[in-house]
Amino acid sequence: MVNTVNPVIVAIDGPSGTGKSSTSRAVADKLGLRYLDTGAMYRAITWWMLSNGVDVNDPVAVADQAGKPTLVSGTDPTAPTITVDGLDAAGPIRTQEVTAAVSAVSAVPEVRARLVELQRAAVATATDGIVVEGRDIGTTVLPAAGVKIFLTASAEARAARRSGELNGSVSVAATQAALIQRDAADSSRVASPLAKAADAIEVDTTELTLTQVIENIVALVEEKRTGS
Ligand SMILES: Nc1ncnc2c1ncn2[C@@H]1O[C@H](COP(=O)(O)OP(=O)(O)OP(=O)(O)O)[C@@H](O)[C@H]1O
Ligand SMILES: Nc1ccn([C@@H]2O[C@H](COP(=O)(O)O)[C@@H](O)[C@H]2O)c(=O)n1
Repeated sequence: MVNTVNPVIVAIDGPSGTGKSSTSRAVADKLGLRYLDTGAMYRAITWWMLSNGVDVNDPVAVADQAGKPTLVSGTDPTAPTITVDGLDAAGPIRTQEVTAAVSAVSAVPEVRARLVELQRAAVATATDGIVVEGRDIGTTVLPAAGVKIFLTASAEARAARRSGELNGSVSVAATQAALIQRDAADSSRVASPLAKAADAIEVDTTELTLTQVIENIVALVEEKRTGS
């Protein structure tokens, strides 16, 4: 029997390009859950810092400004949204400039404290359950999540997937180097680094299609919901 009393909370973490966003959105949509992209929140605050002339490589300057922007995340998996001070940030947060700066900003403890508070508030309002994706969801943001998944894939597979998105405008080798560099920064920071929770289920997506990954995770969540 489906458990309708406790909303299921699904944490999906993993390195860049492993399929967290594609998988999380589809799983949430199939199961009637909300969806929160925490990476978009770190990107959004980075965009605000860059737009407001804050030196993103100065942790003191970033910490000083971390409380200023107003971030709002829409959690419909079919149409996720993010605004900063009322402006639609969905496009600007995907630029190379933001991607190159986001690891420095997300390493600042004051930024993390601010965004983790917003993330937990979003989860608290998701009365039907939610899929939350990021780097530290299972370890730090939602350590009591009912289902924890850690997605992985080889660097080669991830780079090929990302290059495909960019229509070959950036070489696979350059894409792979950038992914590895961002993962290294995210894994080595002191404040809640990218890490697999001890009780997370690792899913290596290298040889799986996106559909297979989605089906696997839907099955894991259904098992949890039905207690089977
Ligand atoms: N199993 C898979 N097989 C093939 N392609 C995949 C698979 N999973 C995801 N993709 C594709 O790989 C690309 C990256 O996926 P996605 O954006 O979901 O990864 P991500 O982990 O959220 O990345 P990031 O952390 O950088 O935001 C997308 O183009 C997506 O369609
Ligand atoms: N829980 C999280 C989520 C993301 N980050 C940082 O944001 C960057 C962008 O994430 P994407 O998923 O959109 O690629 C990521 O590289 C991290 O620096 C984080 O720290 N914690």
